[in-house]
Amino acid sequence: MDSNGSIKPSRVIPGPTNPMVTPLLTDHYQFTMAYAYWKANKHQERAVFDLYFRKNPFGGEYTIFAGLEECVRFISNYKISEEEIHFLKDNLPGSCEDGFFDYLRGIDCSDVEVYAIPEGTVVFPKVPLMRIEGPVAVVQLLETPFVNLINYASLVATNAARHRFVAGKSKTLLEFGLRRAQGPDGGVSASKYCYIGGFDGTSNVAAGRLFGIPLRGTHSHAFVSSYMSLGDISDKSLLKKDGSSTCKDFVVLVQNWLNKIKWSNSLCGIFSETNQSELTAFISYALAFPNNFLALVDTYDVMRSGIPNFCAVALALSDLGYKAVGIRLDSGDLAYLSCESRKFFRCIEEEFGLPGFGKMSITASNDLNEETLDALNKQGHEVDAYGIGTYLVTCYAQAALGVVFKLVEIDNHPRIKLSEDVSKVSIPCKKRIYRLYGKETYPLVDIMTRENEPPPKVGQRILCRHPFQESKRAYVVPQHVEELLKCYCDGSSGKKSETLPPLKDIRERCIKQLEQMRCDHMRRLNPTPYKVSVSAKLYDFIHHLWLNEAPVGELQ
Ligand SMILES: Nc1ncnc2c1ncn2[C@@H]1O[C@H](COP(=O)(O)OP(=O)(O)OP(=O)(O)O)[C@@H](O)[C@H]1O
Ligand SMILES: O=P(O)(O)OC[C@H]1O[C@H](OP(=O)(O)OP(=O)(O)O)[C@H](O)[C@@H]1O
Ligand SMILES: O=C(O)c1cccnc1
Ligand SMILES: [Mg+2]
Repeated sequence: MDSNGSIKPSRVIPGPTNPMVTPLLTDHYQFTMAYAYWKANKHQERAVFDLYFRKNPFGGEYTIFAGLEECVRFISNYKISEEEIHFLKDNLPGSCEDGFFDYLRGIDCSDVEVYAIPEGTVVFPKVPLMRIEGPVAVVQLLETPFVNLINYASLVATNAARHRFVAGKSKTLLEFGLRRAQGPDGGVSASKYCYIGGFDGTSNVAAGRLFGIPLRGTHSHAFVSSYMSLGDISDKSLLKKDGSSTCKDFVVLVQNWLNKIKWSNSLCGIFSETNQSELTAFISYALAFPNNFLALVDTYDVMRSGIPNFCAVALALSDLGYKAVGIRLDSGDLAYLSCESRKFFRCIEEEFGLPGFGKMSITASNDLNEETLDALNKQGHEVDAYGIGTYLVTCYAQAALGVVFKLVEIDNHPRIKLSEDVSKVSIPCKKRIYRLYGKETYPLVDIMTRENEPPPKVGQRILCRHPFQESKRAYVVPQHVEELLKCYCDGSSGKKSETLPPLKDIRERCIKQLEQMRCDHMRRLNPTPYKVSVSAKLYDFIHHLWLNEAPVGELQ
C-alpha cells in the first residue's frame, strides 16, 4: 500500500476477501470445456470475453459497477492446489488424460489481461464492464467466479445508491441487514457494496474490521424490556464530563427531570406515568455510554413513555456536561412520530433554555425501502438517519442483475452470439469504450468502437449508432472524451496497470459519478434511458457478421 492506501501493482495483491473464492468456485462445465479445448489442442487460443449486463435493475436507468477488486484479487492469486487437482481427477470423467491435470497445475492467470471500467462507475446495459483476454480454456474457467463476484456487488451497490437518491444527501444511511442477508457472504458483501453505493455506516462488525467501514448502532427492544424496575440499577453514580465531581444518584436526577417535564407549561398533559422498566433501561444505557446516549423509544409507547423518558435522561446528562445523541423509532407511523418527537424536543429546548436540544438526532428503522422513504418525504418528516436492513441487502425488489460473459473474439476472429431476441445478440470484436460528454458537464452517450479505430476527439463530430436499430443514430461533438476500459491485469504484456484504490475512493467516485448524471436518467418514475451506441464501423461489422452467421431460412 502507498500512503493513500492504494495497492501498487508491483506489490503483492491479497487474495479474495472470501476464502471460498477458489478456482473450484466455478461451474463443472467450465472444467469439461477446458478439457475438450485441451484435448483438441485449442486451449491456448487467445480469446476475448466481455462481461456485461442487459438491463438496468429496479426499473431504473443506471447501475453501479462493483466487485472488480475481488476479481483482480482472485486472478492475481490463481492457483489450483494439489488437493483440488485430486478432487477434479475424481470428479471429471475417467477418460480425462493425466496431461490435462498437469496443464491445470500450471495455470496461474499471469497471461490473462483484464481491462475494466473503474469500480464505482455509473454504467449501462450492453457496455462491457470488463474485457478479459487470455488462453480460451483459462478465461472460460473464470466466467462463473467473475460473474458471481460482479452480479450481487453491482446489484446491491445500485440498490444502495437508489436508497441514497430518495433519502437525500443530508441524511445518514446505516446498513442494518446482516441478520437478514443471504448468508454470511451476502451480509459482508452487502456492507461493503452499500458503503460504495453511498451508505455512511454499517452495524456489521466483521465488515468494519475487513474494510474499515464506520461502525454504527443503537440498541434493541430486548435491551429495553430486559429491565424490570429502577431497583435493577446498583451503581447510580456518574462522573461529570469534566471530571470535576461525581453525581452520587443519577437516578434521582433523572426522576427530578421527568417530574419537571411532566408539569412544564408546554408539555403538561401529554403524558402521565411513563414505563419504569423503560426508564431503567435508558438510565442504565446512559450510565454505560454517557457520551453516546441514544435510546430506542418505541418499546411501549413513543409519545407517552419513550420520548419523555429519553428527555429526562438526556436532561440529567446535560446537567453533568454530556450531550445525548438522540432516539430511534422502529415502529408505527414514522413520519408522524418523528414530527411529534421533534416538537417535544423543541419544547424542551425552549422551556428549559437548552440550545441544540431541538436538533436531537432521530433515526428511523423498520422494513424501510425506496417506497417508504419516498412516502415519508412526501408526507414530511423529521428523520435524520435511516437504519435499513432486509429490503436493502436482499435486493427484495430484484433478485439478480443478469450479468453475462460472452466470447467476442477468438484468435483474432470476431464472434457473435445470435438470438431471436435482439437485445440478447452479443456485440462482437475486441472493443474500446468511450464516454462522451456534452456542453453541459454531464455524459451524453457511451460509444463502443473496434480496438484499432481512432478514438473520438474533442470538438470533432462523430456518428453514434444504436447497435441494432438502423434508424436510431445521432451526431455528437464531444466536449470531453473519457476512455472507460482501463488495464487492471497486464497479462505479462508489460502495459501499465491501474492500482486498486481504497474503498473510500471507490465510494467517492460513485457519489461524484451519480451527481454528474443528467437528472432525467435518475428519476424514479419513467426515467430516460442513457444512450449506448457503437461507431459506424462497428455497426457495419456487427451486421456483416450477423448476416454471415445466420442461416437463411426456407419457406415451404
Ligand atoms: N408514514 C409512513 N408512510 C408510509 N409507510 C410507513 C410510514 N411509517 C412507517 N411506514 C412503514 O409501514 C410499515 C409498518 O409496519 P407494520 O404494519 O408491521 O407496523 P409496525 O409499525 O411495525 O408495528 P409493530 O412493530 O407494532 O408490529 C413499515 O414497513 C414501515 O416502514
Ligand atoms: O427492518 P429492517 O429494514 O430489516 O432493519 C433492521 C431491523 O432489524 C431490527 O429488528 P428486527 O427486525 O430483528 O426485529 P423487530 O422487527 O421485531 O424490531 C431493527 O429493529 C430493524 O427493524
Ligand atoms: O444498531 C441497531 O440499532 C441495529 C442493528 C442491526 C439491526 N437492527 C438495528
Ligand atoms: Mg423489523
